[in-house]
Amino acid sequence: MNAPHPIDQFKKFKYEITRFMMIYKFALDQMETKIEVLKEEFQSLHDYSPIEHTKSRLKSPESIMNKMFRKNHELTFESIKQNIKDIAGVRITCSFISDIYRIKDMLCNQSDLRVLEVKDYIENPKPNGYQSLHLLVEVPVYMSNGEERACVEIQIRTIAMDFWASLEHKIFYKYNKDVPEHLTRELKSAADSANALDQQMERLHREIQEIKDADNERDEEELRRIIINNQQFTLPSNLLKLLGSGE
Ligand SMILES: Nc1nc2c(ncn2[C@@H]2O[C@H](COP(=O)(O)OP(=O)(O)OP(=O)(O)O)[C@@H](O)[C@H]2O)c(=O)[nH]1
Ligand SMILES: Nc1ncnc2c1ncn2[C@@H]1O[C@H](COP(=O)(O)OP(=O)(O)OP(=O)(O)O)[C@@H](O)[C@H]1O
Repeated sequence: MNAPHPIDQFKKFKYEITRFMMIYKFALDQMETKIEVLKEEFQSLHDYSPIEHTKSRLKSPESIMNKMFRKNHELTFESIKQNIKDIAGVRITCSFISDIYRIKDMLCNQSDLRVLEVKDYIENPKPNGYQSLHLLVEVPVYMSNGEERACVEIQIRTIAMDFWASLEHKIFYKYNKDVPEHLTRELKSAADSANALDQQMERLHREIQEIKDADNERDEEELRRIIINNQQFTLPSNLLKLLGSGE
């Protein structure tokens, strides 16, 4: 039998790589929609969103190949799928550490997502000071010829953690991964300061939340008190809720 013509071989490869990358793109689109739904729901119902902003990226084929060579893996689609888990990635930035865990729980409870791994670099920071919560989740993608599953890497961090990580990333690449000792020390100290700021903001956030809750409770008490014929009555709180909902 004749070997396939080089042009046919090229066409086949082009089709395969396009389909391979599309699956990750659709998985990423779905994750973005899920995150947007959570964000909008919070914003309209609670007048507050635990999500400050998100950034997503599809790893370029060049970056995938570099990583495969760096890690000495065989260059096949199956091997890429098994070994590179961050082809589709989303980064969620929050104001407070407690928001990170809230978002993690909300995502992990979605039944169509399969959580493959949780790496908690907040509880256990990396030796250089890196902090973030990483989730690897598998998302179902329905293509014309059946279901595929693609992995998405979700990095959840505070603004301070993100600020630190982006500077560290720049320094790491500027020095071609061989960062001078004094900069490594300074970066670790900056990570400690970022963490101290996060802890302080968390305490303030909790205090403000407690004041808000107490105010709401007081307002509700006021609303429940009614006066009929010079006599004061207190409505049960479930009745007040029912009246408030207009049911
Ligand atoms: N700036 C910065 N980013 C980091 C650091 N460690 C991890 N990350 C980010 O998190 C991603 C995944 O890191 P890990 O969860 O530790 O996974 P890993 O398997 O050890 O790393 P990879 O093989 O690079 O994917 C990286 O690709 C970076 O985007 C760090 O020390 N500094
Ligand atoms: N999960 C993610 N979500 C959003 N952006 C990401 C995510 N992971 C990496 N990035 C960003 O994408 C850009 C390009 O990343 P690229 O895929 O080339 O390499 P990398 O993921 O940083 O490193 P590696 O190749 O070692 O995995 C970088 O700015 C990086 O910070």
